[in-house]
Amino acid sequence: MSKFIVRGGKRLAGSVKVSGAKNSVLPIIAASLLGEEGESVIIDAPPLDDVMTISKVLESLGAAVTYKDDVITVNAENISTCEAPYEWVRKMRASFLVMGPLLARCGSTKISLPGGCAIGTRPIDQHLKGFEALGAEISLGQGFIEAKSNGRLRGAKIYLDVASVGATQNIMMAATLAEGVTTIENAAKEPEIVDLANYLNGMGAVVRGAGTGVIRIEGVEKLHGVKHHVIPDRIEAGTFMAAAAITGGDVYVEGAIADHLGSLIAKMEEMGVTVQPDENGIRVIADKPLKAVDVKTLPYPGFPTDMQSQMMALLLKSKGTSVVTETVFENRFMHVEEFQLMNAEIKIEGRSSIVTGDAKLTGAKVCATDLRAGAALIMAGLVAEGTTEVTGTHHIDRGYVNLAEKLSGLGADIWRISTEERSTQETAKPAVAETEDTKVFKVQPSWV
Ligand SMILES: CC(=O)N[C@H]1[C@@H](OP(=O)(O)OP(=O)(O)OC[C@H]2O[C@@H](n3ccc(=O)[nH]c3=O)[C@H](O)[C@@H]2O)O[C@H](CO)[C@@H](O)[C@@H]1O
Ligand SMILES: C=C(OP(=O)(O)O)C(=O)O
Repeated sequence: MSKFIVRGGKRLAGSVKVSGAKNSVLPIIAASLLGEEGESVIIDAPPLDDVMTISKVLESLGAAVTYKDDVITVNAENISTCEAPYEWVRKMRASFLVMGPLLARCGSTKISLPGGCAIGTRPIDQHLKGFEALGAEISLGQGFIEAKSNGRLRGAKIYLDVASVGATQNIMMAATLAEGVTTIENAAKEPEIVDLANYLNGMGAVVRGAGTGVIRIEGVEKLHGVKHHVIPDRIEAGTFMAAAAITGGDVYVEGAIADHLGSLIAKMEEMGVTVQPDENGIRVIADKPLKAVDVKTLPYPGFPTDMQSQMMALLLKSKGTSVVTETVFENRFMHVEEFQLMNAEIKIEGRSSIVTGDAKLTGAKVCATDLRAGAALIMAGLVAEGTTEVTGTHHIDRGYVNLAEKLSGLGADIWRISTEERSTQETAKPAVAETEDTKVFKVQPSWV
């Protein structure tokens, strides 16, 4: 058990570097299973717990995976089984992304159901509908899904009822080895879809139209390993941009790609923040009082649901009342209760939250209910009076590399402690005296 301790009141300034995108690297590692020849080298792979989990899934299937200095190598020439074990799949929803590659490569696969999570039920009907259209027979039972195809998958036209990121990726991967052409209509358009398509094309696939609503995949006989650079994490970048703004700071977010952050930049500018993108990153200057704005989450290029809680933190410190509407997930307001513990005034009305600005936030003991909620609570802690303690750090470790270190590099008063471990590896200078039962916790995940 560990927690972040944040003491409010410090203005963020300086430069911070964004890591590789979690939501790109996970499908890319899964797609490596399609490589029947050679090794894939995946550069800028962030050392996150989720990356470890998907790597373990691949290892359990017989692939050889190594990780060193943000580079992952995967050799999937010899897969020993096409059944993904429960113990790793249950840990993370994105593990389900191995289903498409395994079905394409082996002709059959069995994988445990990924289940729902704190932010919503997260069904997989669109993934399964796509596999069925490609000729697979699907059966469900005892917490497992089996998919079998009679010979090679066959290209098909698939219309997605929702522009699901995961379903688009899973179907795209399965279709790379299918016979004939597959088109995915109402496909998701996220930058991570484009990154996956680029990776697949590097492996020898023929994927066109990624980033638009219609993706066309021409099936090929075989794929091979390739070297690939993962795109920078737009949500991590957005989190630092919002953190800079909430503290009235001046921060350069190195590696942030403005094209991937259009909706956030537009909203921050509407709030009165100066956002200056250049070819290497984005500078954020917040030297005026923030104005309230309304925000509605939507599939890309709309405002990302993965930035909703961080945006809510920012709106708490703006002048006026804002309405935040969540349309992507049905239960992604769990952080509201935690903000309320910090003296925030927020009312939930259906899928919207009414946020009263100019909040006099006070430090409290709060819990990260999901990954982004954790980041948002830390942001609130940066401007709260007194000390905030954020537990539920395992959620934050899924998606942020060295968050406390990066924020303290910008001047934040934040550190991490463990009440159980006795690690002495310091990552941030403790701003309070260590006691017998609080020791500075190592930030690097244990598997690196
Ligand atoms: C690892 C990864 O990349 N995770 C991201 C991915 O998750 P993920 O790929 O799981 O999200 P989806 O785009 O699939 O989900 C969007 C919506 O579609 C619904 N849905 C999805 C699939 C399906 O078969 N049926 C269905 O109804 C979901 O319940 C949700 O309401 O996109 C989300 C939406 O941008 C982000 O919040 C996650 O960070
Ligand atoms: C919801 C998220 O991720 P996942 O889909 O992996 O749960 C996220 O990154 O905010």
